[in-house]
Amino acid sequence: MAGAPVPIPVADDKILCIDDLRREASKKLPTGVREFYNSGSTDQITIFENTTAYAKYRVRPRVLLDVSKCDTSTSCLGRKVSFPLGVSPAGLQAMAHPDGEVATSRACARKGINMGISSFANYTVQEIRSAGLAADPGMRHAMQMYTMKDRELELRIIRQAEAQGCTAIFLTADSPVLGVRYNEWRNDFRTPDGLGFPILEWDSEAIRKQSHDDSFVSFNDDAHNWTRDIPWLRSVTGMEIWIKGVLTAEDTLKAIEMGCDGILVSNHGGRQLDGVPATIDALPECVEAANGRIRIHVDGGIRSGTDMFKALALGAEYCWVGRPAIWGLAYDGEKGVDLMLDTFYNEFKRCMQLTGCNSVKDITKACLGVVRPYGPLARL
Ligand SMILES: Cc1cc2nc3c(=O)[nH]c(=O)nc-3n(C[C@H](O)[C@H](O)[C@H](O)COP(=O)(O)O)c2cc1C
Ligand SMILES: CCCCC(=O)C(=O)O
Repeated sequence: MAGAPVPIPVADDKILCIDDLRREASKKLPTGVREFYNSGSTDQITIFENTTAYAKYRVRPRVLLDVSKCDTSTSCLGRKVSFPLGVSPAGLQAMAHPDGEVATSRACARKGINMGISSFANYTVQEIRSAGLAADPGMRHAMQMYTMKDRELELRIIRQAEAQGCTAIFLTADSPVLGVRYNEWRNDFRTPDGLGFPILEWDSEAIRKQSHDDSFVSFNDDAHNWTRDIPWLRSVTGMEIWIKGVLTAEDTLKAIEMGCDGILVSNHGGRQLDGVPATIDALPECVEAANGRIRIHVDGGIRSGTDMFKALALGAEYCWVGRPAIWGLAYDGEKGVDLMLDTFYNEFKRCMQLTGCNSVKDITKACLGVVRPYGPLARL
């Protein structure tokens, strides 16, 4: 029948939303692994706020508009993507499912979106890249890096990323030392024997020592700084340089001054410094300071297509998610990541249509409001 609505397929009767995926995936994981993935640092304030802060915003829909040709596509890292979502660089994915980052890469490629590769991946850059490229030759990967004490290793990682055709470096700037993660201490967390870290050239014993015993101090360079590290990166690579972990106007301006290509407004999923703001609350000051002079992406606590919509309305160009991909893997490997991405896609498209947006460019500040206690809806 002409004009009949196309039903959104329900791929799994247990998993209708990302919270279902979190719950079902979490049931499958042993305590230490589950808490390593799901927890934040110290008092869990930031991880809690990352998700809950979205709830204060209200969507301002326009009605009676033709949304039959709603187009969710946009661009990210220089290519067209099917919708504005990517998988953040999150390490140790093979602990959730043996196919780990390779499965995530394939699922992202099939969905027409990009992925970040963690330095703590359990597969090589080559394995992760080629799995994605086999499904979508245009797929882009960002290589996540730290400012490492071992500059030679840092350089080897950069050369691998370049050789495999990664587009960008996501320089994680929020981790001169590791956040205080009580769960790892309580559970005496250690990575399973035999699970290697080929990008860092480490085995599981080395990572246990680094993260558990000395909080990154002998690994990451706590003397890192803008004026030493950014020009050095520029001098050794032509890849784009993005700063991951920016939460303030001041650091947005610094990234612009240093000629970076973009910032990822991120608090590391609440795993580094607890008590910093939710990323959706830090985003507006970064957008305002940038005034269009630098690309801005966001991650942290995004759990629905409506959350994505809100982040875009507040000025982010693109959203990334960490834990949802891990839950997808733990739930059902590559199929679980597909399910996670389909859930976000369907929710995001539905939200665009229900607000009268036909393209990602239509998602602006005018699409949001805030409910203040005992007051009318306030325009932003
Ligand atoms: C298990 C796990 C491992 C992570 N590993 C890294 C990492 O190696 N490097 C990094 O910069 N961020 C890492 N992150 C942070 C993510 O890149 C991302 O910022 C965060 O997960 C986004 O928040 P969300 O999980 O609420 O979506 C990790 C996150 C998780 C949950
Ligand atoms: C030892 C830390 C591994 C990566 C990770 O958990 C993070 O960056 O949050």
